[in-house]
Amino acid sequence: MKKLVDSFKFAFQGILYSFNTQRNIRIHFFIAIIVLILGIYVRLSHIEWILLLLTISIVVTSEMINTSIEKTIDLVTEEYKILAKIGKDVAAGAVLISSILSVIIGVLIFYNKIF
Ligand SMILES: Nc1ncnc2c1ncn2[C@@H]1O[C@H](COP(=O)(O)OP(=O)(O)OP(=O)(O)O)[C@@H](O)[C@H]1O
Repeated sequence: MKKLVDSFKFAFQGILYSFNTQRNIRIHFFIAIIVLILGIYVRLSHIEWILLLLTISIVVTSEMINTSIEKTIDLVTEEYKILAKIGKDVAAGAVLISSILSVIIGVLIFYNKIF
């Protein structure tokens, strides 16, 4: 039981660290809250809520994995290494793809509700 509580505690420490140190994650959380409030306001359907929550979780998760990869690479080397660059750039690319697609999904969900 203590092991389970500890693993939750460490996971929350990871969430707090990401939130406190990564500006992009704070921006994503802020946008997610706005979108969730808007979702209540326009009365999204069951399936629209599922898609919206999935989209938010993919964006936040990709940001946090990106942070984790950046920190791990910084731990391994502080020198300029092409593999370090590839590792960080690919992780950043994943964040960019999920962010762009989340905007498209947001527009698809909300456009008809608002206009
Ligand atoms: N050790 C390294 N070797 C080669 N290129 C690196 C290295 N560290 C960083 N880079 C390059 O610099 C870019 C920015 O890296 P950095 O670690 O500053 O992350 P960041 O995108 O600024 O994120 P954050 O501001 O959240 O730390 C990387 O995407 C990569 O192209």
